[in-house]
Amino acid sequence: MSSTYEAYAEALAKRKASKVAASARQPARGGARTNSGGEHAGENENENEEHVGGPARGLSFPALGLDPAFVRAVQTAFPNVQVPTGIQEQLIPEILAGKDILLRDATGSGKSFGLVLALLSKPRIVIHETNGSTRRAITALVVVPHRDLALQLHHWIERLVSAMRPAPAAASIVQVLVRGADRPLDSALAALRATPPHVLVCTPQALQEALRVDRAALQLDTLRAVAVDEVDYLVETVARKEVGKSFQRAFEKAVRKVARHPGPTREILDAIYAPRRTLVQRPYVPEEDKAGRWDSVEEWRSEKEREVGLPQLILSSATLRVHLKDYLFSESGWLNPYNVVKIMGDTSNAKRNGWNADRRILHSVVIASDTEIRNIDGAVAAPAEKKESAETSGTEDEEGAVDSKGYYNEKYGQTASPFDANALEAIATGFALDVPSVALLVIPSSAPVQRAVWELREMGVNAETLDVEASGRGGAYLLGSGVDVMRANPRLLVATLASTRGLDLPALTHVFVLGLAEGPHVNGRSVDAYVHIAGRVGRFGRAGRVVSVVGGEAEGAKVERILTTLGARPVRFEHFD
Ligand SMILES: Nc1ncnc2c1ncn2[C@@H]1O[C@H](COP(=O)(O)OP(=O)(O)OP(=O)(O)O)[C@@H](O)[C@H]1O
Repeated sequence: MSSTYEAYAEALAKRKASKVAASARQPARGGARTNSGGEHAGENENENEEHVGGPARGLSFPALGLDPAFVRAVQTAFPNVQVPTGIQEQLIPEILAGKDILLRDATGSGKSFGLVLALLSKPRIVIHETNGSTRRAITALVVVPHRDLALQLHHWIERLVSAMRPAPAAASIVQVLVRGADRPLDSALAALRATPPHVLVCTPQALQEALRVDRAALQLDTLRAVAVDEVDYLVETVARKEVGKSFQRAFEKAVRKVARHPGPTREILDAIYAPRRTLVQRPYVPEEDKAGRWDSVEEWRSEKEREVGLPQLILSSATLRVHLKDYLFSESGWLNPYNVVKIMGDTSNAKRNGWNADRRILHSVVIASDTEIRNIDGAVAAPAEKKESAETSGTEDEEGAVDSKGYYNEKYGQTASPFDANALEAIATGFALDVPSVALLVIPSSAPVQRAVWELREMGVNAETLDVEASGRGGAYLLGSGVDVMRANPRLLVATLASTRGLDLPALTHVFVLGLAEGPHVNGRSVDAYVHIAGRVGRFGRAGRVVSVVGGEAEGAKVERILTTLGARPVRFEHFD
């Protein structure tokens, strides 16, 4: 399949190259780029476009195609959101035009928020039954890696809905499908059937289970759009390297492993886009072209694509490695090569100027040993800044905290800790001295979160497992309104990287990282992991601090290498001078 598909994409790439050459001969028209239209406009130019983001052009949301009344609701619900960000200027019109999209831009640049606004602005799907009645169907499916991110998007949309006049029933606009004891699948599916929402937000595992139990409730056949956020986490691909035989064997083994365990997201996308694979392999039949409508085989195929009418696909992340882009673009068979656009935020600039240049994030590396807790050698002084003072860290139990103390004492009290006690002490100290309201502690993927919470609480830290919904008022505290409550009693949320990707917690000021979050090797994967971890702070001009706590010089040097790759330098965490 893949070779046919590659040939298919290659033909388009050639055509695009000749168009680019032709347009290079045209006089410049100014502006960043012009849109080539999309399926609705009927003026699809059959080209694979790529555009690289620049600064925002100062357009308004209505100028991007959003309804003015909807924009008023957005601005009422989110007073900080008045004009689109640079990436939203590019993303929103392409989503509204029905394009397939491969999107990458920095963490906190507004990708997910822009996605939500555009999907809500797509026309609602209404099915006309043979008996003359009509019913609504799900318009867009948004797949995210973890439950908390699903709840965050749900919360955003509910806020928006409540600002609409008249306000529709929230369940008709958004529902979530996630796993959890408190969210039985049966009732979620019953709700979907009773009131199909405009947008369904789900995790891949929950969606896969739902498809097994009640495929009809998901209405995949009439979907208009599928979006996969954090796609590099959800779709695993293997990095290729031009090296010797031993690497080749490891590479092939890794490829076989992915083939054996493709993961739920691949399986879901394979199922939804299966008709495209059939289409790609279908030979051109000249007799079909009696009316001489098509100038080329490509135009014929492009029309067949429109006839099949698969939902547009939007794939996004702050980090998209080349091997993943290659896979998605040339091999997966999910994207429509006649109607796809790549939107790549301008990370090269950020890198050239220092990753940190336009973001107010301070990165520190702290070495915690038996004898001392200190900054890594060579850390520079932090720029002077007015700081909010940290208030005392309370220790009383709260909603969402570990309440069954006896149970955990019994469970953990008798066994050796898997954590480095010096590192936990450094984190507890840093938290007490520097955190005004909320901090996140990211521990390695294989480490037990609940145990870390218990140990920190034994040290007097107000620690809890990151769980947006349990954090207070069904998630409202962490997702927006709880700053004052949390300021009175700062909390340390503990999680692994997998459950923090994409999260936007406005009150978060600090991220502590225990060791190297993604294993002991410094490679593209660990750099990407750091980008996502650090990206939980410093969003939209807010200040933030990332403190990596390691056990020794060697590990500290690895974190420093990651920072160097990102164009950042460690600054001193002043409490450990
Ligand atoms: N146009 C805007 N103006 C002001 N703030 C915005 C705008 N768009 C989004 N935001 C805010 O920016 C924050 C980050 O947005 P979002 O989560 O969409 O970023 P992201 O690019 O998806 O990040 P990540 O890569 O970490 O998932 C949110 O708090 C959101 O409310």
